[in-house]
Amino acid sequence: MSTTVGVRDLEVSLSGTTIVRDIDLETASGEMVGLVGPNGSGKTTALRTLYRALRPSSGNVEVVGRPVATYRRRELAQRLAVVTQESDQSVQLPVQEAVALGRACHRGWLEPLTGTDRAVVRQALEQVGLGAFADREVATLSGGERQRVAIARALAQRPHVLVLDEPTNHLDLHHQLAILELLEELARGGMAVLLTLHDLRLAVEHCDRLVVLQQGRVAAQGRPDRVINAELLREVFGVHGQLRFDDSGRPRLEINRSAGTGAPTADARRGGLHTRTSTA
Ligand SMILES: Nc1ncnc2c1ncn2[C@@H]1O[C@H](COP(=O)(O)OP(=O)(O)OP(=O)(O)O)[C@@H](O)[C@H]1O
Repeated sequence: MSTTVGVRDLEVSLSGTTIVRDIDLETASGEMVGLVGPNGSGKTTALRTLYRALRPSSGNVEVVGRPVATYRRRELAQRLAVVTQESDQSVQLPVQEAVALGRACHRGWLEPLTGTDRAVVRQALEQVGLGAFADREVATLSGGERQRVAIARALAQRPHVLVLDEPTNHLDLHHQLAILELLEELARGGMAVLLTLHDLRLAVEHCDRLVVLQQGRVAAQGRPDRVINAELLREVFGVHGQLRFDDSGRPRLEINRSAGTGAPTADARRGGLHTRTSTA
């Protein structure tokens, strides 16, 4: 596995406030890494530096071996594809043309689509279960269907790294699982997948590694079974719960109840939870 995203000592300040600091994280080809944490912990802010939607105040962000700032836009799009919560929400195009926009980084200016481009688009549509929607206008689709169009467009870029901000938002249970299973399959195929997820249960069950953010810092990172425990659930997420394992050995998160109105303890708010890292 080779490192495809490397973030070191990342700090981002917005409107004079430091939002994230001391963030170190890596994603290698062939793994799916989940960025998790309570509301406002800085997940989206950290993620946005990877695709240059935000400029770090300090620190380094590398994508496929080069500082992200040194890429031309098109070069970066050949390596890293992004699905944000705003992607493709109201495009006035048929689905297949919207997905074909993902091929732009592989073609010359105004060059027509090649047979390969069309095959890649068809495959991306099939992968997200939208094969039958190719001719529908994106604007006529449901929120969940549009989300899948955005993912298909990112897949059409054939990137090394796929970055997704809350890809399961708007999706029903079936499609949440279908998308996460697809992302796992893409990771098994060699892609690096880095995503934010609110649903810690899904993150635990589907990600190879988790990076847990708390108050803009990394509280813990490593394999879900090494990182998630009763103390972290209580102090970072404000809930009582524990990790169990099913018959196949897959981790399952059991949440019993909220840890009270104060949620994270005063200690945790002051950054009292020590950074724990597991690379196993
Ligand atoms: N432009 C800005 N100026 C000041 N503060 C900001 C700005 N943008 C975001 N923030 C703050 O930064 C913090 C982190 O926001 P961010 O969206 O990164 O968190 P998140 O972990 O993705 O949250 P959520 O789970 O709610 O989506 C929040 O407290 C937010 O209010």
